[in-house]
Amino acid sequence: MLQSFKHLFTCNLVLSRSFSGYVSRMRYLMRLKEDDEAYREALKSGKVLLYHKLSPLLRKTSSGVYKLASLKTSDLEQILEKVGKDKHFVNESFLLGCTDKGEPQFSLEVGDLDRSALEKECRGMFVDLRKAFFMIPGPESPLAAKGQALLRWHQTNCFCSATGQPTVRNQSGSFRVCHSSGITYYPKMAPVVIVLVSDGSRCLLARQAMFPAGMYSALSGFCDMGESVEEALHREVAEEVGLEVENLQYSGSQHWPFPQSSFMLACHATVNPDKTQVNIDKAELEDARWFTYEEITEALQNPPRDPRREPPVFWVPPSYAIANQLIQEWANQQQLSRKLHRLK
Ligand SMILES: NC(=O)c1ccc[n+]([C@@H]2O[C@H](COP(=O)([O-])OP(=O)(O)OC[C@H]3O[C@@H](n4cnc5c(N)ncnc54)[C@H](O)[C@@H]3O)[C@@H](O)[C@H]2O)c1
Ligand SMILES: [Mg+2]
Repeated sequence: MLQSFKHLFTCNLVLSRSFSGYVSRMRYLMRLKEDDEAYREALKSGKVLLYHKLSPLLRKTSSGVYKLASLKTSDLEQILEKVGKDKHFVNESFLLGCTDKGEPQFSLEVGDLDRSALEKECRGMFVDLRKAFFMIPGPESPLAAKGQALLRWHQTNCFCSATGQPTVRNQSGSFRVCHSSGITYYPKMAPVVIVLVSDGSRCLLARQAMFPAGMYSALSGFCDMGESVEEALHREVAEEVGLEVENLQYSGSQHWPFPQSSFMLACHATVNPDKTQVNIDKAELEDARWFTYEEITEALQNPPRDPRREPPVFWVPPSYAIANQLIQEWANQQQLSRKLHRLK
């Protein structure tokens, strides 16, 4: 039986060579999740992202730009030995994905090791992920987020919620099992709706007291059990600002690593321009305000470099956040309708 499965698998791999690069990469990752031997081989030739207490390791390039540091496994083994850790610790890494060239990528938490010794050996620094989003190139952000989210999920799912017994990871880290109850746990994301509400000429943004000073974002909220996206959107807007929305339009989705991995579902919506009076739920929000097109374009065109040092009066989330995408789309739509209006 095992033999025939192996045969099928080999046939699949041969077939996959004729697939597009994308399909081949996905099939390769699928295999690494399930085949421990293939995983160990891949780890030998792959690259590992390091996290110290969930902060990713960044390196400054010669051009002064910060990037995620990904270390060759062989280099990492040497570094581990230099800071007094067994090189086999690298086998604790989790599979993240692979590059366009098919190079496998992994993440490893090194929070038990000396931070400054590691930073010196790796020629980099561990940076809080929220801050790192302002420093690294946009395309690297999803990988940095996924690496942190996966590590956090494993750290917080070490025990079975039915038996209290320890759970055991599979080699790639794609799930954990409790051998006592037989329950398999897979990494989870909590669905969250996020909506940019417009009254036709202005958009509604809000801030929570915990946001950095001056930052306003689109309204958001966790979906309740049993709710559809539409129901969650209507409820969240009603709860947080006391408005009834209509014309929901899906925009996109995003994995967001905070607080414990959210799956953001982003939409646009409108309100009747005669019913725009907000009634803020002060337990949830510190403020909610209507912003004009001019205020929004100013905020989009001048994002703060380091908002924690010099917070501007009003700014919007960084380009990686899906809230920024919604705000950008709204501004583009406004610009277009203003042009059309002038042509009339
Ligand atoms: N990527 C983005 O652009 C973006 C923008 C805005 C918000 N977000 C994320 O969306 C998430 C939710 O937004 P919100 O804070 O407005 O939600 P919310 O309005 O539902 O309020 C949060 C409260 O909901 C409760 N809650 C219910 N289910 C929860 C769950 N599964 N996990 C945690 N708390 C739960 C808690 O009491 C919590 O304090 C935030 O964690 C935030 O990081 C992302
Ligand atoms: Mg909310």
